[in-house]
Amino acid sequence: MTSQQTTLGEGATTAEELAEGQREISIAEFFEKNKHMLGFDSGARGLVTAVKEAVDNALDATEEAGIRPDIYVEIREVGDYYRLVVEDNGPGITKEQLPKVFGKLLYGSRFHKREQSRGQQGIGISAAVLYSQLTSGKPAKITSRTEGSADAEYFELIIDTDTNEPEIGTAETTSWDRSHGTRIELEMEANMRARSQLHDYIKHTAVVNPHARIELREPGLDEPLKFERATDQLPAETEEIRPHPHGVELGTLIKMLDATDSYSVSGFMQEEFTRVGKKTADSVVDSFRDRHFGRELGWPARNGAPAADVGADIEDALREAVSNKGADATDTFAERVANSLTERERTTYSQLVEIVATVADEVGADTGKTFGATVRDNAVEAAWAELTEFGTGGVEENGEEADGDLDRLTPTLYELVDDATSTRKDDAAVHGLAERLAERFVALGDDGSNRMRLALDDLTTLVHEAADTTEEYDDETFGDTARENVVEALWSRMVTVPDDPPNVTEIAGDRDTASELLEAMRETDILSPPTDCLAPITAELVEAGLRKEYDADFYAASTRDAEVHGGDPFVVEAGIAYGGDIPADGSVELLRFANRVPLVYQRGACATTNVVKRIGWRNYGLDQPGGSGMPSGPAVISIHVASTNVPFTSESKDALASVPEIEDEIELAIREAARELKSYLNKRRSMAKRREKQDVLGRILPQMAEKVAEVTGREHPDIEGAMARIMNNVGVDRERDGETVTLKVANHSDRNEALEVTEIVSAEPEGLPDGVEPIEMDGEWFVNWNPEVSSGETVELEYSLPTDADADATVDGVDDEKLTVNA
Ligand SMILES: Nc1ncnc2c1ncn2[C@@H]1O[C@H](COP(=O)(O)OP(=O)(O)OP(=O)(O)O)[C@@H](O)[C@H]1O
Repeated sequence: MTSQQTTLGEGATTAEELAEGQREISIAEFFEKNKHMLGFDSGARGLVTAVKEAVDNALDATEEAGIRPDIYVEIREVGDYYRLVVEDNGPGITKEQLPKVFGKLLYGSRFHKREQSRGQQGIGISAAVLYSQLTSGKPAKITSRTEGSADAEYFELIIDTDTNEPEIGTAETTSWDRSHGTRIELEMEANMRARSQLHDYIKHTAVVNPHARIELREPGLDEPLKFERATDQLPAETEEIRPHPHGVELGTLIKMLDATDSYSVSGFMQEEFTRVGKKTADSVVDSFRDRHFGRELGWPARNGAPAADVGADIEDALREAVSNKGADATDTFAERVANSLTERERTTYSQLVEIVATVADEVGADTGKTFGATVRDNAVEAAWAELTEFGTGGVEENGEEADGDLDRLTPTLYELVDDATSTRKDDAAVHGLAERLAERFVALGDDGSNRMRLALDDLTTLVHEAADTTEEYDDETFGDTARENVVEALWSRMVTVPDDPPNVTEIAGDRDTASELLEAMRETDILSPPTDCLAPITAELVEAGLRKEYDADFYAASTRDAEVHGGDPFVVEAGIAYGGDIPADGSVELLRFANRVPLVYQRGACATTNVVKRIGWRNYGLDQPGGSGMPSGPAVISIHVASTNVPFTSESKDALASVPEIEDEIELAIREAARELKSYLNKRRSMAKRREKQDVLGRILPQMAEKVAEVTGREHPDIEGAMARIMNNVGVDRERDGETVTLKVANHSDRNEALEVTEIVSAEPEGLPDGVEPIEMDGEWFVNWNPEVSSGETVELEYSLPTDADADATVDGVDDEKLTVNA
């Protein structure tokens, strides 16, 4: 012990003593202590959560089986406890699975699926069972009958919290009047303080599941609450999808690599992921190669020197490297390789290997000489040495003796650095940086393997070193942007190597390599995942759901296109109902849904609430005290997020986590519906103004006519039609001349109108034009015209009627406020 360490005081616990108290905690024990995490924090809330878990499961199960859901929920007081019964007409659960489904936490069919469903974790219903047994000490009683089986299975069970396994008390066969389905009965300590949340949950479930029939009986209700089906159409069937390459984490990737049957990365990518075909797999593999092997910098063959001179040197070097092939074959080979190289601007080592191989094959075929592996290797080494001029110093460049490799590389790099940095940089400093980069590249070959091969990280370090030194000596600064640009320019000039990438087993066995693959997957552009794994409600049904439950004056809804968050597709839908019976005081009501499940708790912590609050609602015609926060007024806003993986803030699935991609879409969906609200409210406002004006005119015009007659001593001027003209309305006036009736439809507005004019008359009308047939009903005749009246025009509708018959016209197709009917 060093002098710095203090001695353990008397009575202090030793590690050994601590060890005695350390033991594994079972998942059931953990949740027993942390009930709130699963939404069972109190008796009031526990009951709502248990209903929610059982009803969500019932809806999931029936939909999966293509059955229209018929769900019965009953809450009853029994002594000190409440008994909850939830029954569904789903496919039932097999005898083997049933105990685990209800008696084991984290057991379910949805956790591993990438498909939209209400359940995700395999914890909901077993948590309800756990809560019930902890508070009442009673087992869960479950009845289930699968389709086609003669009897139902009945189980009474609890969860053994030490082992997280079901402990079965009773297991027997029983009869049940439902032909298939599941019934769960739980007793628990509870109260009905959360009645309004319970009703909201059931009511809102009916809003977003118009295909379901739900009945709720509870002690406070004289009559059960019944929600009938609004449509027979089940939600669109969803398809399970494979993971998207942009959404997996390293651990998952390694697990997938271990489990796959594929050998190559390309096969693995195409087999195991969605949206990856051959082309995308190739891009991922290339990007993986760059990360795993680095890229190669190409070497300029000429750099201003006459091609013939350089070519001659390379040819000489190649002739020396090739032996025993005869002069002709050797010359042709050397000449063709040299030509290829001098024609190219730059050549990487791997490209040289490729060129030598191609030429060797061609010359071999032409001359009958075999250029084997050793010859090829020698040729590559000789040509590469000549090309890069190691140690040889001396190609003729513009007639001057060149100074070897550095001089060859520097001009190319200078050009590149000059392009990549700002024009204000001192030329000598740019040259200095190019030279230092060249030095470092050349130094890569000091170990004899100079292939100009470098990983992106190493390239970045190299650029920083060269830039630091240049700053020191040349009194010029190279900031972060300039450095990044240089790295970027060099990296994009460098070439992906053709080496075979490691296979799946090798990658799975090495974390760093797997991480390189993951990076490559994330960097590659890949189509968004398909959306047939999602079943949005659709704008039409969002609106229908609101209509069903809210008596409002106006409804609007929107469904956005699918987007992706963390590799999982999602769709956002929004709806707004306004006016009518919706209470006008206080904040608007916000309905939140995730995969068709209403969220009733933690509104303040939910991303949907945050987004609603950050919208400037005054722009859309709603009040918003202080200009931000929840808008107020007679409105209901509903938001639905559907995803293969809904990000919740906790396991109790009460609130959506704040994921920027999802929040953006929520905002766009709300704004789409809000724009419609705005134009409705604008129109309503202008109509109200119009009505006011017409009221005033209606009072003033007769008085004015009277005054005019009085002053001029003439007859009352005709004010009929004046109102319509002043208001730019459509005016309908009746004239009767003997038996002839004329309806004059005058359009004073600035747009063409298509109208529907209906006359109801007390005698049979005659002289109607062809195509206008009167319909008799109970001694009255209905005559219908559909005139189209252009702006500024008048149309006359004429027919005959006995003089003593009554007639009354109604006009549709134009807002009441824009219509003046004197008929
Ligand atoms: N009423 C039911 N009919 C048929 N199968 C059911 C029913 N209830 C539950 N299951 C099956 O039991 C599994 C476990 O249900 P549980 O509620 O524990 O989890 P979950 O619904 O998958 O996920 P979550 O924990 O997110 O609710 C489900 O995945 C489903 O396969």
